[in-house]
Amino acid sequence: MPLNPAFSDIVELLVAVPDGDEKAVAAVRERDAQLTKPPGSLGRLEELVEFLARWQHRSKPRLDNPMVTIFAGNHGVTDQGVSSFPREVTAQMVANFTNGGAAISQICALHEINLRVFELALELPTGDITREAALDDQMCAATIAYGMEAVAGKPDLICIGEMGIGNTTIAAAINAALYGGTGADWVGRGTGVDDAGLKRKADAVDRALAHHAGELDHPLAILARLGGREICAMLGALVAARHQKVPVIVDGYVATAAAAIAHAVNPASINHCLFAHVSAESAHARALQEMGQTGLLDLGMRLGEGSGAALAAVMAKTALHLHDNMATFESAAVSGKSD
Ligand SMILES: O=C(O)c1ccc[n+]([C@@H]2O[C@H](COP(=O)([O-])O)[C@@H](O)[C@H]2O)c1
Ligand SMILES: Cc1cc2nc[nH]c2cc1C
Repeated sequence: MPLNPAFSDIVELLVAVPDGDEKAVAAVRERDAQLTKPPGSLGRLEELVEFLARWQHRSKPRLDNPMVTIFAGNHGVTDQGVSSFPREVTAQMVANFTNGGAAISQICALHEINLRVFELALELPTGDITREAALDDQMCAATIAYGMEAVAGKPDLICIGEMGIGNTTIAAAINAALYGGTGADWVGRGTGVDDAGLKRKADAVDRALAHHAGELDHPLAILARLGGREICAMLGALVAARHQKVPVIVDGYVATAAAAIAHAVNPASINHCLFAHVSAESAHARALQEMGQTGLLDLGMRLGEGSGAALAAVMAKTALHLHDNMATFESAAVSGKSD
């Protein structure tokens, strides 16, 4: 099927992505070489500073305004008994995020990271993907455009997270459509379903793939048929960030599915994304592998709500603080490498 023209703008934005700033990276490397440590000894912390420089296009990267965004949506597929929590928890947790009681609220408060929550028509769950499209193409495109607003506050780093009861089934369906395999290959326990729940999830994905067979021939068609509002909005935020010179940290299994849509349109479109962690959701490692990515952290977390991404941002803040504030061999009168 030809791609709906509603998607022309987003395809263009994903294809015409700006390159990173290698001059800025070279400047960071030059300073790093002068710091009082053996070369390379800060491992991926050194890469984090280069990542910020490359995608902020700044030889002196900043983290004055890091931001965690949580996109929240509800899913018709919860009618299939795919989650261990009821759908109303999505709205209840949104209130908890803003009232300061959620894990992400406390991570952000402790580490001085801004938190913004985007509620996406929670009273209007998407269509149940086992029997209808999640969203029509227009609504999918409009929600992608809405997600682009997330970078309007000019963050210098954006962490992309989500909340949505049922959405690990949605992420599994997207992965199965993009990469092949059956539901069983891509589902995990999400919020903690038992074996029967896991089987219902795998069946729901298989039925969704069968129902929409023949209509899954473009990543954005997959997003509309099998996705969700928060996945669309995360895709919009991710691509807008690239064009606004904002590096992105992607949270867990569900947020990775939004990046997978971008990657399937143009692999280079996610070069400005760092994958925060390997979630305990069982198929996350494979989803990362499909894109040639690895997670920065591996803490056995499976919370979502941007929590893994926020902790990766804490690592980035630490890395930049060291880069900016460590002494040089010269200033501290420490002898340099002798061989
Ligand atoms: O992103 C992850 O790695 C992840 C893994 C397991 C659960 N979650 C969160 O749990 C919710 C979805 O789980 P479920 O069981 O309702 O599909 C949703 O709010 C996600 O943020 C998130
Ligand atoms: C309580 C709860 C908190 C969450 N945060 C992200 N997803 C979640 C799912 C549940 C059920």
